[in-house]
Amino acid sequence: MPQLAFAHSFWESYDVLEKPVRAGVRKAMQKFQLLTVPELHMDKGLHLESVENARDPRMRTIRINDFWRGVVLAPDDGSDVFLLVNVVPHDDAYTWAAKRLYTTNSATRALEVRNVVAIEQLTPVLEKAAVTADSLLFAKYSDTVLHELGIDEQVLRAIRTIVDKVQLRAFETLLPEDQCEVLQYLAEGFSPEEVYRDVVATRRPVDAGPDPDQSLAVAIANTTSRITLVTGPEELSDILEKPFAAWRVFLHPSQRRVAYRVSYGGPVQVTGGPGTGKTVAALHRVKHLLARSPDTRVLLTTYTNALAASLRENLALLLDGDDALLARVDITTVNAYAHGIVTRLDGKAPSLMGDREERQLWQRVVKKLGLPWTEQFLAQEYRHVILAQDLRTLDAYRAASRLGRGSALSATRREQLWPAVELFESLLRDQKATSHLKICARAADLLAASSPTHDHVVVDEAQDLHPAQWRVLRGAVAPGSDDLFITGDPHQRIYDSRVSLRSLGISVTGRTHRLRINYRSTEEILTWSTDILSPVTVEDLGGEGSDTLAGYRSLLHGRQPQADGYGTEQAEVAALVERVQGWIAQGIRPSEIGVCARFNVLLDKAYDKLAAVNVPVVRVRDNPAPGEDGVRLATMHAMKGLEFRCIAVLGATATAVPFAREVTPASVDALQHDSDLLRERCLLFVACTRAREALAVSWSGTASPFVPR
Ligand SMILES: Nc1ncnc2c1ncn2[C@@H]1O[C@H](COP(=O)(O)OP(=O)(O)OP(=O)(O)O)[C@@H](O)[C@H]1O
Repeated sequence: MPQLAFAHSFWESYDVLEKPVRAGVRKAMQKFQLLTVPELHMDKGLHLESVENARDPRMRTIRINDFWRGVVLAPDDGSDVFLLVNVVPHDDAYTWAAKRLYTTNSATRALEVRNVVAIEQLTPVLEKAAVTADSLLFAKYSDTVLHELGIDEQVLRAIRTIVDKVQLRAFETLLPEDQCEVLQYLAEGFSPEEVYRDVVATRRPVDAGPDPDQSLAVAIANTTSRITLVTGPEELSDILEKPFAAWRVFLHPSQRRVAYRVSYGGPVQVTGGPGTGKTVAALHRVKHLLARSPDTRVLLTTYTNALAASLRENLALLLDGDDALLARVDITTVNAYAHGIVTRLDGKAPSLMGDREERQLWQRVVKKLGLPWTEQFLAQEYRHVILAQDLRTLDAYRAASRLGRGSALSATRREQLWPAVELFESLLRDQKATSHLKICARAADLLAASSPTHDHVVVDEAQDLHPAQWRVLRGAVAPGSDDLFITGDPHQRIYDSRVSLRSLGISVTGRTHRLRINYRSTEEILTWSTDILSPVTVEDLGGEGSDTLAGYRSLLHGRQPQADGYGTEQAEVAALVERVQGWIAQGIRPSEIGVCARFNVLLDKAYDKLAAVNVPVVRVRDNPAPGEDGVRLATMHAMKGLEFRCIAVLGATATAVPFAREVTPASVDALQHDSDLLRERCLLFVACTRAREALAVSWSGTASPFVPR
């Protein structure tokens, strides 16, 4: 019997097919498992036929129904693996298939596909233009170096003409995948040695001989990051019937390497720009940790309840709904975990004070003590110095470093300030209430005096955790191998918590990894959004230097983001309604559209206007079920961790982003001022990077200074 394999490109087309067409695909696939190779060729219904003028002689089409054709690569070397590469409307199938050529990469040994016809047509034109170019992108690399990285003759000739990264980007969809990735890394300034190590060596089979094995079956087996091989009928129906989530199967080698490393000697840190699959890596790590021993318990944390719910759903998908495995994972926010610890070990649930009440308490403190500081300054001192360093006495406060604060406080000033802290805490006690961070401090004390609750802790969205929350996580697991697996992106820090992980007993030295390929957004959305951050540097996750987005890129392409200003807010909202209707008319489901703004007031207006023209709308804060119809509306903060096919960012207006009230005046604290502005900038970055295919940013009046020109 032949075997069947599916290329990544197949899932992209299969996932958007109508149900009856999918049923047709399933029926056709079953034949591959029931019939012998000669029977397949003779089957009338399947109609396995060669493609006229195909550049790859192995190219075949099969009939799905009157309108749809499957494109298949059939072995011609005596091997028996058929590769399903695409499902395309009948008329396009032959042209699509005729232009594609599959080859084995000489370095990685994986199967790659190129648009051979387009490369042939473009190369002579580009060669003419290259003669007069001032410089060429790959001029400094010799043919030998490029060959060693797997670049073949046709690609070499083509890319010798490329002048810059923009031109390379335009070429990307035509190039064979592994070769394209090698070129992207080189274009970003990585050395050939680094590229060999990170791209080639991670894919190349350990037992690779001097020359590539030309068998299609071998190349397919070597392409685990882009091809799934199906071994039996059950597996086939399983993967065709479930909604296909590529991330469950196709991990990029850099993702697989971090998630499935057998063991780490201590805490691990995985960073990467938005959409690089950090959450995916965290979920796979949980799977790996569960598989290592039958009774390990894992704590998986994230930042919000909504994200915890989505982790739960995706982990169930990854673990095939295995309840015994799922029962060994606690998925929650750090705050909820700390609340649970305090409730259990103190014997009663703490009662929580909201942010607004907390601000009011600080106002009372300032009024009562007549101190020379604003309530904002005191609240920040309390959060960023006292709770961050867990200072419990005036002596400790006197001796503490205030590194990172923009105003000096002498010993006398600190003595003057400490009564404010004592008064604030006594007011909290009077009200029998406490704050999230105080609960965390209490939970960390309780954990230190009892024993860890879990064998492993996996932390997603780590960039916004406060030191008090890190202390809880440190206490949840005993220090040692595989204790903490931490994923986060400091470019998405929107709550201004800076930490030194090392000072909290979490040292990741020698165990840091970075993911660079964005799987969510198009390169156009990414380039535009990354420009929001180009004027600034961002402190890294562990507080030991700065982070960078170098080499961060996407393999997807699409339309340029739109950025439009309007005379009034009314006109802006009217344009939003038209845009959303336009997206829906293009076949995008309302639930695949996200609309966000800095404030709820503007979202309320958008809600009313969309509802008035019968566009279904729901608020993300109401926790709609994944399948619930309706355009999702959320504040920029609530967009963290989410993604949508289309995103409209409303109100990117100078008065809203940055929002002056949330920015400490430079006269009060210059460093805090800068860090507040950075936080507001990151907020716009987070909002824009939620978009997969389309991004529209708008404002009324003057644009936010953070919107790239
Ligand atoms: N190997 C993969 N193959 C296919 N899709 C992937 C892969 N890895 C991640 N994705 C998809 O890319 C998108 C982003 O992944 P994920 O949410 O894990 O990224 P992230 O780095 O956590 O993003 P953010 O920091 O913006 O929240 C998701 O839709 C995910 O399913």
